[in-house]
Amino acid sequence: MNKSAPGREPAVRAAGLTVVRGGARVIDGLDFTVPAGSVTGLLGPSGCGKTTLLRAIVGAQARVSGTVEVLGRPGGSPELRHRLGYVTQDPSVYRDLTVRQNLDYFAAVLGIPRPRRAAAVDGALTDVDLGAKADALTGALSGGQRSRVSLAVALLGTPELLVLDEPTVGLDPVLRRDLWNLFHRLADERGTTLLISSHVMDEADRCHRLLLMREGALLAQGSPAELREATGSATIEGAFLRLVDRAARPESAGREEPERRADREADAGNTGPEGDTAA
Ligand SMILES: Nc1ncnc2c1ncn2[C@@H]1O[C@H](COP(=O)(O)OP(=O)(O)OP(=O)(O)O)[C@@H](O)[C@H]1O
Repeated sequence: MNKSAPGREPAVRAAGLTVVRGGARVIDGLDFTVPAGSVTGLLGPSGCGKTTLLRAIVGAQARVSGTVEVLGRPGGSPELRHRLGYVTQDPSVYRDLTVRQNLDYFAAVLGIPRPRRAAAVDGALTDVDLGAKADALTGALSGGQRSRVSLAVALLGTPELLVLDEPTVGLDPVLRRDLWNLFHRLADERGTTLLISSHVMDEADRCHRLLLMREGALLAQGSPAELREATGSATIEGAFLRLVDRAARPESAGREEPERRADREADAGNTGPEGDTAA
């Protein structure tokens, strides 16, 4: 199990978080937490606002209102720079440097003292299983390998919170599995909190906790088991669809947490996580 022990403050706590982009509210009053030491998935279809939300959390997004607290500090505080790692969708590494040169460069930028740099670089290369490519030109790597170089850069600073924007997109199933294993090792062995976005619902069961998002709003938050149980669905995709249907029903327009509501119409006989039997 992971180290999301009771008593640790949430790694992220947001209240009324709202972002306006291009004149539209693309994130609309979100309240949520990301437990410390958890692997939390941010799931939702393309364009629902996942990247914008991650940018708001790491302090890279303009026109944010409401509150977002990250590792106990206001989001965007300069002192968070060394405590969190953010990996964008497009790999942000230099193609004309080798993998090791990239990591050496970013280790220097991060202020890792020279005597510790080589060990930090080797450690990050091992973490992402790119040791064999250390001396390859980054521009000559596949897209998935380049993404792992970006991830290695983020790991150099041993961040307490790692924010990853669709890190497994386009990867083959073996690499995807290996990366998810790495994410869990980081949570289990180092107590790192990981917030990982994906539009692939079948990655949901790899997470301790999920934030399900659609059109700038949160449909639900909870563990995969809680969300499946609360909606009487066998899969997270099924749970997502049921939550979308419920949100569209006028009687469910209140503020009640969706995962705490029994699905009274669709799921006769189902018992929810709180023991409330559906009618
Ligand atoms: N630079 C921008 N200016 C104005 N609107 C933007 C800008 N970038 C994104 N948006 C809008 O904000 C909304 C959320 O986009 P965002 O990139 O956060 O979604 P996403 O869920 O991360 O999508 P994807 O999974 O495709 O990456 C979309 O409606 C998008 O059109």
